[in-house]
Amino acid sequence: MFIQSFKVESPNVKYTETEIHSVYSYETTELAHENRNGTYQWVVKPKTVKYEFRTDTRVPKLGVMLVGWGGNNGATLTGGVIANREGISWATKDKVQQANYFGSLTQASSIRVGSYNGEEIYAPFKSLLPMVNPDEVVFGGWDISNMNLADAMARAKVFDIDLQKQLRPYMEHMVPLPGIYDPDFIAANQGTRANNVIKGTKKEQVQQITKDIKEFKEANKVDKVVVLWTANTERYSNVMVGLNDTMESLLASLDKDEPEISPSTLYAIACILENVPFINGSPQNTFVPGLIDLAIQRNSLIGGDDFKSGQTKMKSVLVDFLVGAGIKPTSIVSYNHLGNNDGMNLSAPQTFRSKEISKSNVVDDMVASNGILYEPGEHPDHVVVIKYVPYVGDSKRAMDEYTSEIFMGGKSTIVLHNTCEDSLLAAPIILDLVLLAELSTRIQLKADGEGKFHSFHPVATILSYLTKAPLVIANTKFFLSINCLQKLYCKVIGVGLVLQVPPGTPVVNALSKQRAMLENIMRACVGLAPENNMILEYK
Ligand SMILES: NC(=O)c1ccc[n+]([C@@H]2O[C@H](COP(=O)([O-])OP(=O)(O)OC[C@H]3O[C@@H](n4cnc5c(N)ncnc54)[C@H](O)[C@@H]3O)[C@@H](O)[C@H]2O)c1
Ligand SMILES: O=P([O-])([O-])O[C@@H]1[C@@H](O)[C@H](O)[C@@H](O)[C@H](O)[C@@H]1O
Repeated sequence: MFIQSFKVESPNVKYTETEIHSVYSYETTELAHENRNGTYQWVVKPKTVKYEFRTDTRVPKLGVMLVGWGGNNGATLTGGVIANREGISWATKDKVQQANYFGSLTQASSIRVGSYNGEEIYAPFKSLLPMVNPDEVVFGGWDISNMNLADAMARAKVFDIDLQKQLRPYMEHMVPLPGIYDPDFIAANQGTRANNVIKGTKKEQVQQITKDIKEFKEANKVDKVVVLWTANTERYSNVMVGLNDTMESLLASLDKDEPEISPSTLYAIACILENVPFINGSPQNTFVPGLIDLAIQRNSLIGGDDFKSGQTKMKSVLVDFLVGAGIKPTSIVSYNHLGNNDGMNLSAPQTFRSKEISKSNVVDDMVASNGILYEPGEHPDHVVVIKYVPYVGDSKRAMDEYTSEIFMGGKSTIVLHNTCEDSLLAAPIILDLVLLAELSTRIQLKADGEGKFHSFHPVATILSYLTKAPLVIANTKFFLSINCLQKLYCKVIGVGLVLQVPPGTPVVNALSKQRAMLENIMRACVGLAPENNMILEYK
């Protein structure tokens, strides 16, 4: 059975006019490697930590500013939200299609609430906590191309013509603000689009972005703004001591107009200084250590990297299934071709490299979880290929081959073919990222022994379900994300940078674990136990 909403009745949950307050027992385990009678043993100790959560239930009027607003994803998301808000339906060759939010975890997925008379009861994921209604989001943003959103929608060739015709009046007046353009960071083939750029030094560009955010907020009377990067994939920025390894060095480099500071990092600096959440939907290392340092110092939410939308999402499910079943993937070949502007930008080696890394690291946690199948340091062969084929446009073709070792020396090869409009996969994911980022800023928590309530850590690992390369932080003392270190490792930076990074937040890519983490944190906020699927009552 499916219900639309529910209220939790528990001595541990209190609803007031403006907040939900819950008291939650976090059940975890602590391990120790102890010398017992001369031999070392692993000792596992169940541990209970009492938490309190406070969720502000005053849902704001939200403004979303997209960097790369005029791109395929930006135009598709903007049009999709308008179509849902206006209840637009349109004729296709098969039927009359209604607008929907399929592909959005928050808007189109469900959670199990419990059982009733032997029947499983489910409710919308978004019923767990008060969230912004996407229909009411105000969009804006920047693009280095001055094309209005209606023409950008037509250029993207994603929506059916009848839908485009109905959307045009709503979108033709939407024109992106000039963006920060630096040809050194994206493919040269993007130069012809760049007719809408902010001039001046990097610091002046940051100041302009800050001014744009303030003016957008004022003009649209929004309570909050979230900024999300859906612009072209950049090459990696070099991470260098004295350039961008600390907050101080990054800001000093900004003052010196250092050329190695990327546009995406400049937008992020402006957002952090304005305490506006910034999310990176692309694979480049926008979040250099100095930027993470700045975000932590300012307690300003950052999250990323690279939307997990299709081929990689499938990979993080399939490899999780195989390894979890005791089957050993030994080679993974992921090929895809596409013909949109993203594909054209990725046809340059330096920008492709960014994407290759984010698409390749996604199996690391699953492989490392099984010491029966893999020796320490052993990995499947893993190849990522992306080709630009203009004719197919946004309709990405992904072909994967997974070869695994099975029982008694047997081999299994799984081949997948996946064709889909890349932007129709990414747009709902962008929506989830901005809605969940906004929600997480309304949650405060306090563990037993902590003096006062505080927000989640500014590096928003809660968003990891939606990203290929979840940004994590190793330790509040070391402002270097493990993710960034992985990328550094993958990229010979030619600088003798030895970083001692203590154990910290794990990088989890297995999709089921990422979704469970998000759902269970939200369940904790209303005092519900984690979904453990045990249903002991029926055993
Ligand atoms: N399924 C997906 O579509 C998917 C999945 C994962 C990641 N991504 C990433 O999302 C991003 C956008 O994808 P897309 O298909 O919309 O690409 P797109 O090329 O259609 O759109 C990118 C837009 O960004 C603009 N732009 C480039 N640099 C800019 C800057 N510095 N400031 C402002 N605007 C700038 C471009 O003019 C363009 O309009 C890409 O980086 C892509 O790798 C997409
Ligand atoms: O999310 P996913 O389908 O694994 O990966 C996709 C790539 O296959 C595609 O080539 C690229 O253009 C998209 O930006 C996206 O990154």
